[in-house]
Amino acid sequence: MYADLLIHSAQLMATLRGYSDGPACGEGMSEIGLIEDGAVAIREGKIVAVGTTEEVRAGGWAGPDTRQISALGKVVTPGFVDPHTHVLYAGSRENELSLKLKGVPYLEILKQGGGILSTVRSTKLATDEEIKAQTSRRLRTMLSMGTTTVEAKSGYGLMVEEELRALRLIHELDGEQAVDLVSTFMGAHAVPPGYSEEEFTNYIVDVMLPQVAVEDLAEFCDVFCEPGVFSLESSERILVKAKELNFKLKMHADELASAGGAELAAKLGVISADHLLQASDEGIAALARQGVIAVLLPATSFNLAKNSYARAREMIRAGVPVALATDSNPGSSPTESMPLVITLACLYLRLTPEEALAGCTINAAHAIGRANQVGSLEVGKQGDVLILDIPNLNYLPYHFGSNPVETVIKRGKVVWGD
Ligand SMILES: N=CN[C@@H](CCC(=O)O)C(=O)O
Ligand SMILES: [Zn+2]
Repeated sequence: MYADLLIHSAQLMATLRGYSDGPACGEGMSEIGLIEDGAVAIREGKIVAVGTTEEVRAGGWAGPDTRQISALGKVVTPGFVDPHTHVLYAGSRENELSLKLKGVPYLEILKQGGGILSTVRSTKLATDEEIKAQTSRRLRTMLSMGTTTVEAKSGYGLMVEEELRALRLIHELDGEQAVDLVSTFMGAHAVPPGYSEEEFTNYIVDVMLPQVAVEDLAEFCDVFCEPGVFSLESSERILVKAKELNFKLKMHADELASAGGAELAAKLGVISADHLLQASDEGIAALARQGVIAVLLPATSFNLAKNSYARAREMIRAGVPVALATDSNPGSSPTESMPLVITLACLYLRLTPEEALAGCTINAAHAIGRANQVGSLEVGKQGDVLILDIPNLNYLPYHFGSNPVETVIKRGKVVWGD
């Protein structure tokens, strides 16, 4: 039995092995299974051998039809997993830049009917084909920068038919392009005009969640828990109902104000709590106790230009598993780039390159319930592999603003690069 693909002679291969049953935390985030002169063999889309080039060659995986790629002088990693995006939408919001530069706060723009509500309008006006074409372009950009699995939230529909449409489009796109998508229902993204927070929470609980569940369109349910958007009480009602309906849970928590979001996330046993810029000490301790993954979004902090970042070092010290994501969306983080997120995570969250890599591979996979399939280079996992044209790991955050990704392999097939 020969492999279909053999990548060999990597200067350095980061396998992220050993964390498929639970995310890396504490010092584990620095122990990322490095192999010098590494090789990985893939057959029928799955990894069949990982080790040094000598070990993998000795396994007899290279046959006459095996495609062989040399990664000499380069770094090989698992495909990046982006565990928090709002990638499905139509339109853009560069018109809000001048408001932002004048210092108008993000939630004030939303209150004036802009922000998320502006994207709700442009998405509603677009046809399915337009939304899919714009989203596919973004997914292609993500792929070109090494992202092979993406979590995608609804939340620019708000009304039930529009939310169901968004989730159906996510499912269609999942089958139509190379990046794997994991869907999250986020009807609780903003309160639309004409509703009070309580009325809209009732609508989500009584109308939207049951329909999304019946159509089996989303694996996760997420809520923008933030004073002025969805309170702790509304968020809890929505997430408790979602749990009853067998959704796995996520939360946007403590992004703009410290308001007990992390504590609620721990109480509800969510898989991940995201943003967390303003998480309290007690909130961080509670996340650690419950094993909740902190999905940190440094590109959002950067783009909101408030010079305020999540306290990642405290989180890691407390034992909270940390993952990283782009938060790709048209307002607070209009980017598709995981390499940029890695640079920002190192410079402003003070992660080491090893920790950042754990954050956007295996821990990100845990944050979306896919650690049994992706996030590490281990036998039996999906053959999602990157060849980075960099000589060592420090180079990854160091050379920012350019794309380090030379080749992207998805399920054993080259989908980007040579
Ligand atoms: N914070 C709420 N939602 C998104 C922003 C979405 C938007 O601005 O369109 C976020 O995670 O940053
Ligand atoms: Zn978000």
